[in-house]
Amino acid sequence: MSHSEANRVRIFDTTLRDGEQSPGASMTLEEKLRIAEVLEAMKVDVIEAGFAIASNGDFECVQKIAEQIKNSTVCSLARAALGDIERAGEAIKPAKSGRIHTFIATSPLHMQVKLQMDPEDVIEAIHKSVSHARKYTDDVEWSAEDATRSELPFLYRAIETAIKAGATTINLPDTVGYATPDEYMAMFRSVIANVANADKAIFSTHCHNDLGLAVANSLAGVAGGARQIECTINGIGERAGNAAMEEVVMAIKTRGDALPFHTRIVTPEIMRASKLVSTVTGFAVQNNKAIVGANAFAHESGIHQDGMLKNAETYEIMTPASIGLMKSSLTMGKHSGRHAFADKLKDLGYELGDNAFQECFRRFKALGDRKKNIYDEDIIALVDDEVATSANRMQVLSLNTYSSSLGSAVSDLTMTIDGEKKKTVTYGSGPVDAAFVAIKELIGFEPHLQLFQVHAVTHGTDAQAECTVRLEHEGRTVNGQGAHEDTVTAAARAYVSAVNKLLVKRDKSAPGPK
Ligand SMILES: CC(=O)SCCNC(=O)CCNC(=O)[C@H](O)C(C)(C)COP(=O)(O)OP(=O)(O)OC[C@H]1O[C@@H](n2cnc3c(N)ncnc32)[C@H](O)[C@@H]1OP(=O)(O)O
Ligand SMILES: CC(C)C(=O)C(=O)O
Ligand SMILES: [Mg+2]
Repeated sequence: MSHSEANRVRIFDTTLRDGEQSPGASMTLEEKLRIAEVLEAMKVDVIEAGFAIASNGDFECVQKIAEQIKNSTVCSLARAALGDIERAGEAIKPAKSGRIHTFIATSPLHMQVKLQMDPEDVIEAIHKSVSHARKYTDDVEWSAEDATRSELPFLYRAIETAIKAGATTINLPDTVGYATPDEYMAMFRSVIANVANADKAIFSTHCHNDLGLAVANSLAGVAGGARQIECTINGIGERAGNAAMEEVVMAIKTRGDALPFHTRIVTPEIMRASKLVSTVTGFAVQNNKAIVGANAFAHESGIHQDGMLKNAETYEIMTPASIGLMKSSLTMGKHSGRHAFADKLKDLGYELGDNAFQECFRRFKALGDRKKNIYDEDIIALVDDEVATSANRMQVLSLNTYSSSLGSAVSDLTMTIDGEKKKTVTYGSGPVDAAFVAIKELIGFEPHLQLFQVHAVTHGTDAQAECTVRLEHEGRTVNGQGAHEDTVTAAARAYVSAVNKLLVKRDKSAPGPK
């Protein structure tokens, strides 16, 4: 990657202008200021703070941001209308470095139908608007709205007019997200080759995502000679949005071999900016969104998790730290394998023998088949339950219960008692009662139930249940715990766990075979 000035790509962030044009994304002055501060900390080259003529509120936002931001250029949008330009000029006045961004459409459709202007009148409007903007600042950007559906010879004339009138940045937007990367690259190449004094301006991309090509097109535009990318945090913007800043910046940073360019963006600020914009706008970032989505650095498959544990480069092309994330996550689920499960147990502080590990892994997989999200709490409950019961004389092997709101419940229980399998079918007033009746029948004595408690290990209806049972027998009181995704099985396991403790207590007070 070459770090020459010629290969530097300026990042023009329009989250506060085009981003705010997303239906429902309106932001208050305070919110815009907070975002502008993060953009400045990221070293964004230009912050488009709003469209000053749009409203008094927009004017005030541009003005306040212009007052407060010192290390990025602050810009306001303006139509090719003198009133718009005056308002923009006034709003950016306090800025250490201020830009006016004026635009007019150049495609036949927009000129005829929307502007209802002859092409010659559009050329005159370009001249007037850019010249007028230069009275307020030397930094004037001119955009050919709908450039990608414009006729090239007319586009050349329009750009030449803008440069002659003093525009220092020429933006060629793909306003409706219509271009393909090859076409967009070719447009920049043709323009730069055919426009007089093209070297006097920086060319800029501005891509919309109607066909999901905004980032690819922006990068193609740079390959075609553009050296400014207009983009937004999280890709928010009109309709399907704009090119996502985090994606273009990380593509350039990560693929310097294929894209020999650089930006000055402080990429570890990306996550903070993404979260702030999402919070302020109320637009959730989709889980699989590149760079900033919740799953962008998360791995659930056993084969990937194994690779990650051996060397993160097997499945990650950039480090989480490079975008401001603490670390990648290995999400535990039904696709996880033994390597990741062992690593998770180590993280949680468990050291299991081989048999216990294999049994816990079997139960973990079974849980994964039934439960969408497996949290650390699920694994802790499962392993604690396994560790607590594996050495016990009595264990629940299987339990089926049938209950109805109309009558009693039936329990079909199989247990091992001192290595011997025993089975019974019993009735009770409800499924838990039926299970407890069955246990008492198989163990051959009747402890007194003092307490029965259930709580969910995590949230959701598929959460594991964790049960506590307190039993009293012959003056001895014990608590037993059990966890399972089936609440009645968790209750039975808790009951049997308490029974085992009673047996241990009885053995201790009266040693000898029982
Ligand atoms: C591709 C883009 O993102 S462009 C930016 C889009 N953003 C916005 O529009 C958000 C802010 N906009 C607004 O607040 C309002 O639209 C305003 C204040 C700019 C204008 O409001 P109004 O005067 O009520 O006009 P309205 O929005 O209904 O229509 C737009 C007018 O601007 C004209 N116009 C559109 N683009 C331009 C341009 N670049 N230069 C000059 N005139 C233009 C239209 O032809 C139309 O003119 P008409 O009234 O003579 O028919
Ligand atoms: C105002 C211009 C730059 C724009 O947002 C577009 O064409 O999409
Ligand atoms: Mg736009």
